Amino acid sequence: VYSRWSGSRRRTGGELPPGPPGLPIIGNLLQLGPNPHKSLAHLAKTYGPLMSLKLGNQFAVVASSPEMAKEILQKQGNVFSKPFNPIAGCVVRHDEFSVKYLPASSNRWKMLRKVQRERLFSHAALEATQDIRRERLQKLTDYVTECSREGRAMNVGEATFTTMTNLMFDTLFSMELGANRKFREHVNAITRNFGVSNVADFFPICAPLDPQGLRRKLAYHFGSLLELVQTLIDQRLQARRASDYQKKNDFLEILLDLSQGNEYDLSIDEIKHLFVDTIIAGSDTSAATAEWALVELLLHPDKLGKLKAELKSVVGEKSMVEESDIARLPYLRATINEVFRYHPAAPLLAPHVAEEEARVNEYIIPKNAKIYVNFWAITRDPSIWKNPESFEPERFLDSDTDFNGQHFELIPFSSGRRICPGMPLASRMLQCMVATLCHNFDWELEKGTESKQLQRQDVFGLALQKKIPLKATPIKVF
Ligand code: HEM
Repeated sequence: VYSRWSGSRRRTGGELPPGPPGLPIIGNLLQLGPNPHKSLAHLAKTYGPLMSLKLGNQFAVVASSPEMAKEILQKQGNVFSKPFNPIAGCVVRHDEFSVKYLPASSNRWKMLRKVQRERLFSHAALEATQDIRRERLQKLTDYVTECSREGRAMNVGEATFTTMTNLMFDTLFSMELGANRKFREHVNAITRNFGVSNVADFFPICAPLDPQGLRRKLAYHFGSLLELVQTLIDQRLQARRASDYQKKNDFLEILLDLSQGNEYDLSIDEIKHLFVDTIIAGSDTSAATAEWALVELLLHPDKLGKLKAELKSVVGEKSMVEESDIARLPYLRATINEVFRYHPAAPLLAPHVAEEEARVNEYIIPKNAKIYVNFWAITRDPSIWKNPESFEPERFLDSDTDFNGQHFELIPFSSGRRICPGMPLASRMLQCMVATLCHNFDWELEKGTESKQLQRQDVFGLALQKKIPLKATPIKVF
C-alpha cells in the first residue's frame, strides 16, 4: 500500500522514486501540459533522473538520463519490455496480433520480431528491395523538379509523408497508394487519432464511455484498413495459384511464402496486423524527421553549404543519391544524427509497463507502473552535449556515437528488446531523402513568411511534428 500521494514516497519494502506532489484524483496530470517531454525534462531537473508521478490513477516512472535509460531498456529489459497499450488502439483484436502491442515475453511477439529481423529488415532483404526506394526517391525528385519549374512552394512535410506512405505500400504490396483514396484516408485518420491524448488512458474506469470517441473512430479506421489489406492478400493468393505466376519482390510475397512453409508459424491475421503496424509506425516518424532536417539546414546556410559541397564532390552531377553513396557522405550522416538528437520523432520513445515489481538503484518500481524514457531530456542535457540548444552536425564528425541502441545518449529508435525494427530502413531512406532534397535544389521561403516557416515550435503527437509546416520553393541548380 502506498503512502498518501502528496506526502512522502515510502511504501512497504522500500522507497519510491522522488517526484512532484500532485492534486487529489488527477495527480500530476496538469503538470504534463501540451508538451509532456519538455515539462517532464523540467521536473527532472528538480527530482532527478528517476522520478515518479501519478497520472490520473496510474503510477508512472520517468527515466531521464542515459544511465537510467540503459537500466530500464537494456539491463532490466526482462521486467520493463511490456508495452503500454493505449486503450483506443485495443480494437479489432489489434492488441492480440500486433507486434507493437504484444508483451516481449509472448511467443507470438518473438516470432514476429524474428520475421522482421531476418526476412524484412535484414541487410540482405533491404538490398533486395532497394529498387523500390530508388523509384520513390525518383518520384520525389520529379515532384520537386515540377514545383521548381512552376515556381510553386511545396509543403515539405506533406511531400516526405507521401513519399514514406507510398514507399510503405510499395514495399509491402507493390502498390501505388496515390491511386487509392480510401487507403490514404484511413492511414491519415489513424495517425491523427493516435496522436490525441486520451482521458481513458489515465482513468481506465472511463474507458467504456469512450469520452473522446477515439476508440470508436480507431475501430472504424483500423477495421477498414484491415479489410483493404485482406482484399489485397486474397487477390495475391488467387494470383499465386496460376501456373505462370511471376513472383513479386515485396513483403507480402515473402510473408505468404513463410506462412505456407514450416519454419515460422505465421497466420494471415498476423500478416495483416503486421502490415498495419508497419504503415503506421513507419510513415509519420520518418516524414517528420526529414522535414525537420530541411528546416535546420535552411536555418543554417553554412551547414547546408557544407552538405551540398560534400554531395557535389561525391555524387557529382548525378541527379539521384544512391544508398551506396551514404558510406562516403560523413557530413550527411552527421547531419541526420544531429536531427535525431535535436528533433527526436518520438521524444518519450514508447511507454512501457513494469511486468513485475523491480528495484532500480535504491528505489522500488511497483508492478504495473507506466515507464517513460524521456529521450528529449537526454538530448538537452548540457552535461552530455556541449551547447545542446544549438544545431551542430559537426559534433558527430569525430565521434563514434550513433543511433543503433548502444549509445544511450542517442536513442531515437529506443534500445534493447523493443528497439525499432524498422531502424535500418528508416535510416537509409531518411539519409537519401534529405540528400535528394539538398543535392539538386536551393530553397526559397515564401516571401513575408520566412521567420514563421522556420520557427521550431512542435506539436506532440504520434510523432513530434512541426507546428507551422515548412513551405518553400525549390530552385533547381543543375
Ligand atoms: C525516424 C523514423 C523512426 C523512428 C524515430 C522510430 C522510433 C521508434 C520507437 C522509439 C519505437 C518504440 C520502441 C520501444 O517500444 O521501446 C518504435 C517502434 C516500432 N517501430 Fe519505429 N521508428 C521509425 C521508423 C520506423 C519504420 C520506417 C518502421 C517500419 C517500416 C518502424 C516500425 C516500428 C515498429 C513495428 C515498432 C514496434 C516494435 C515493437 O514494439 O516490438 N519504425 N519505433
